[in-house]
Amino acid sequence: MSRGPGSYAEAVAWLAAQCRRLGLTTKQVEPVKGKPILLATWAGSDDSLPCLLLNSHYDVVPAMTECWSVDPWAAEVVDGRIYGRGTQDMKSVCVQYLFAIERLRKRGFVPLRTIHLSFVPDEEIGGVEGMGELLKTPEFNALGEIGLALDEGLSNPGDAFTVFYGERTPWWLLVRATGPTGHGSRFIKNTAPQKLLRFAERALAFRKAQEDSLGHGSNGCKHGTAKKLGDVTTVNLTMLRCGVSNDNGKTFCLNVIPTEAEAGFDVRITPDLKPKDFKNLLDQWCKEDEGITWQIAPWTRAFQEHHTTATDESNPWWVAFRDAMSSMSFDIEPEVFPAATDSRFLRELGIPALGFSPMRRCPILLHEHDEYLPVDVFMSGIDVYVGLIDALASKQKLHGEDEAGRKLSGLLPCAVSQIL
Ligand code: MET
Ligand SMILES: [Zn+2]
Ligand SMILES: [Zn+2]
Repeated sequence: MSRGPGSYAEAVAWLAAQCRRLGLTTKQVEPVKGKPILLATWAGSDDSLPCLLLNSHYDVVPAMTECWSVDPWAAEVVDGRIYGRGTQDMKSVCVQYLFAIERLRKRGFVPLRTIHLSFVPDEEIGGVEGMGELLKTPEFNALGEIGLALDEGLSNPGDAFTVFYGERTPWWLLVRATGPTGHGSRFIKNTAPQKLLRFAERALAFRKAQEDSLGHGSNGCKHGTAKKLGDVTTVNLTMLRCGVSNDNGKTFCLNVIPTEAEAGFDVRITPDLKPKDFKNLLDQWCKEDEGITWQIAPWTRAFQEHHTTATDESNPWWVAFRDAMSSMSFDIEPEVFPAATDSRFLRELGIPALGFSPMRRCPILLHEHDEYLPVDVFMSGIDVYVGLIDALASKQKLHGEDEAGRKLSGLLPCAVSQIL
């Protein structure tokens, strides 16, 4: 069984206590009632320089307890692995930031640049009332100019670390068809379910073509030649609803043609495809029949542009990150995040953001049953953050940052790749 909506206040209270124990100043903001956000700050010695933001989301997806071999909520260690919902996504990162800061403080490290931490809710349900709202608050503004934000990434099963500089933009769609009713024994033409299935066939043919291009060479690919999941667009049929019920969905009048049919799709648009072009495709698929329309699911927000963080010499923060990792002898593989993270809200504001969770030599298990993180991966991740935070927070004024620590992002590091 899944758990309920969870305990926002308890999670934030626990995190706030940990931050205060480390000597960080904390502030809670609640732009949406009942959905608190925790901000914690370690002031740098030069407050004129843009700061570092370490973001993590404190919510998790549900767990189907009956499908797990351990209690998903107990953080049990079995055979050197920490099992639990969120161990990879991204409770590990929440606490690794804190352990890394604790070590740096014990060591007497004083950051040159201010380090802020943000712990946000609701990432898993779209982030609109979490990071989306945080960015509109005066408290976020008061954090000052942000030079670089770090947010979640994915494990790399190999020896390198994956770093995400952009992501596919998620569109959650509802498609609705209407048509005539009639007796289920006849050949009624253009029924709502038929139209919906025709739409679904067109969408799934597009999906097949995208899937077939996976692993093949691509000129559009920013890094390497083989297309990865982040370089193609996925369309998945995730909801189907129609039928004339006798009793609120328990049984159906299977001899009556329903006049309405609805489908839901999870779409992830690669930065190689303009959202505008995908929108045109949807319009075209709808035009092939009468009485079929699509809309963005009203409880979600569909970004109309892709924003990516530059991964070349034009972005001194990229260079700083890359060099910090290389000085620790780590290889990094830049990629497009195949799903979505809160980074998209930050990049939209022009803030350079890198998706990075220090996990490697470990399968990608986010949202899966028996999600786990090996203890040694977790522990070495703290070392990685110690090195990274030390390097990034010690960066002297970078190319493009003027005396007043003015916005660097206007110069280049965040590129708008698609405009509707
Ligand atoms: C579309 S909101 C993002 C929720 C989740 N991180 C996902 O990618 O599915
Ligand atoms: Zn996540
Ligand atoms: Zn997730």
